[in-house]
Amino acid sequence: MATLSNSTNIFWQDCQIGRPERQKLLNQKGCVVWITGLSGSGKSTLACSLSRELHSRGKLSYVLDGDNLRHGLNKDLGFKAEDRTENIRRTGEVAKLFADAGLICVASLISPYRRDRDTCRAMLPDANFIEVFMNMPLELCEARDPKGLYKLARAGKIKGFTGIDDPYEPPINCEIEIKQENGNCPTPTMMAGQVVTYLENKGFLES
Ligand SMILES: Nc1ncnc2c1ncn2[C@@H]1O[C@H](COP(=O)(O)OS(=O)(=O)O)[C@@H](OP(=O)(O)O)[C@H]1O
Ligand SMILES: Nc1ncnc2c1ncn2[C@@H]1O[C@H](COP(=O)(O)OP(=O)(O)O)[C@@H](O)[C@H]1O
Repeated sequence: MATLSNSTNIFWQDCQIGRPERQKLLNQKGCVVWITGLSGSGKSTLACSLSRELHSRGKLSYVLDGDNLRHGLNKDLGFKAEDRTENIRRTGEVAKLFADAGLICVASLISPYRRDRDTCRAMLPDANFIEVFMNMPLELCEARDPKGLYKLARAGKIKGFTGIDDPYEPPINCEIEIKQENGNCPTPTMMAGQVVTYLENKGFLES
């Protein structure tokens, strides 16, 4: 899959209304909240809970969910390493546009490779990429198995399933880690609260 530019003789077109004007209108700062973790770790649950909480505070967000993007923009991609890389690259580019629009873009994808997540981070000013690691044990994700995919993977009916026979590389320096406390997973509201507190403290919820 080609990721280098093949275009020549192209020029950047600027517009009078830019990111600062849009952010002022929305009274918030655009950013990307990138949620990574195993299947079943709670990425979509957090994304939806966070979007709901931001909405209730009058803040505009948009969720880019891996599963959903694979129904459209990324429907031509599978799960081999180069397809996952292209999946993350495209999503990173879209997330960057949403952040430039002034929105709080919440991307929830397994995004198993550290290098691919770092590529997305490098697309934005560093502070505007907030990596959230759903640090849930494989045993918990597998016990949840809401779609029955772990069961199929264990039975050898899905090949290359993340965490079973395909790698997941946990972040080294993420901004936020969501994990169990005393063997209990925080509720969706608590998980969203942890992210909202971060966004508030860093000034993203004002222009
Ligand atoms: N082989 C394999 N490995 C992992 N996941 C698989 C696979 N096949 C299908 N699925 C389903 O696809 C969802 C993950 O899509 P993503 O776009 O987030 O994956 S990735 O970031 O490109 O790795 C994932 O959704 P979540 O459970 O929400 O993570 C699965 O439902
Ligand atoms: N904080 C939580 N507490 C209890 N159950 C959760 C929590 N987060 C997610 N779940 C449940 O775990 C399952 C997987 O969550 P989901 O958000 O779909 O994960 P992912 O998007 O990472 O695959 C779902 O059935 C969901 O209801």
